[in-house]
Amino acid sequence: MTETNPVISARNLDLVFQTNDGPVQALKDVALDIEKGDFVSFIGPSGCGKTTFLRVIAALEHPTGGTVTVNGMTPDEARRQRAYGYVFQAAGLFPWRTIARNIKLPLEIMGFSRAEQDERVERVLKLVDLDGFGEKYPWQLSGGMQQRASIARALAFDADILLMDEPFGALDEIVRDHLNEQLLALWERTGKTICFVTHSIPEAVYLSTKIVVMSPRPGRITDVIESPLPKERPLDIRDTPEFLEIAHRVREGLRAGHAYDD
Ligand SMILES: Nc1ncnc2c1ncn2[C@@H]1O[C@H](COP(=O)(O)OP(=O)(O)OP(=O)(O)O)[C@@H](O)[C@H]1O
Repeated sequence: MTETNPVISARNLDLVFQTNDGPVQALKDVALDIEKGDFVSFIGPSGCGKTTFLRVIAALEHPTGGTVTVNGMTPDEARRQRAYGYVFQAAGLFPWRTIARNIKLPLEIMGFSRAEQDERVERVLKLVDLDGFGEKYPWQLSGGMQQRASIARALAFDADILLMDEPFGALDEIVRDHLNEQLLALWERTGKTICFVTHSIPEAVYLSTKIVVMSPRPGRITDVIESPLPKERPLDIRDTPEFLEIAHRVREGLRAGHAYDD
């Protein structure tokens, strides 16, 4: 543990869903510290609680045991203060609104002035390399561009924390590689703390400063890997022995989690 105050801190976190088929332990005894500026990936098989953990941070679910703090506050307080932006797997843009007006929607609801809205839209479109596309409609953009627009929308509040739930899962590999590079560049430029859910080992290793390996039934953390890779990461870093070594450890962690089930 470091001496700084973690941006997100979970202790003894439990979450049990009561379902018609009985209780489901989505998270069990989860403990994790995420420091300012960390890029943390959550990886694990379906049902290991990755989305649930993100939703707990965002105060969209409430734990049945243990504690979580976000910027030193409860998740509910952090949510009221707009401490994070949330990016979902599907871009979720309204087809009848332009990209700019999609990004503005939450700003309108929050009561930002017109001028402030315009200024923010311009700034976040630049951040995701979509300047000039504000007046297009979602259907006029490729899947990758739509996903970047949804990232821009999540950045519009200028929150320090970005929660991303498999944002590139539905995209082909080439587009995904490109978005991974762009996301790293954005992370470096903005210094945000990013929590990123993925099923892809190379994506997790390429992006992260910290990789959290999870396993299901009950959903729990089985390994936390601090990446020794430098911040500067060209795509071909994926062929280096250092990269492959971390990927191997993640794979072993995932395998061990599976063995527990058998
Ligand atoms: N609202 C809910 N009610 C009941 N059970 C739920 C609910 N949300 C999640 N679960 C259960 O909790 C467990 C963890 O789900 P979660 O969606 O967090 O997993 P995940 O790791 O994100 O999976 P995936 O990779 O498929 O998205 C699963 O068994 C799931 O069925």
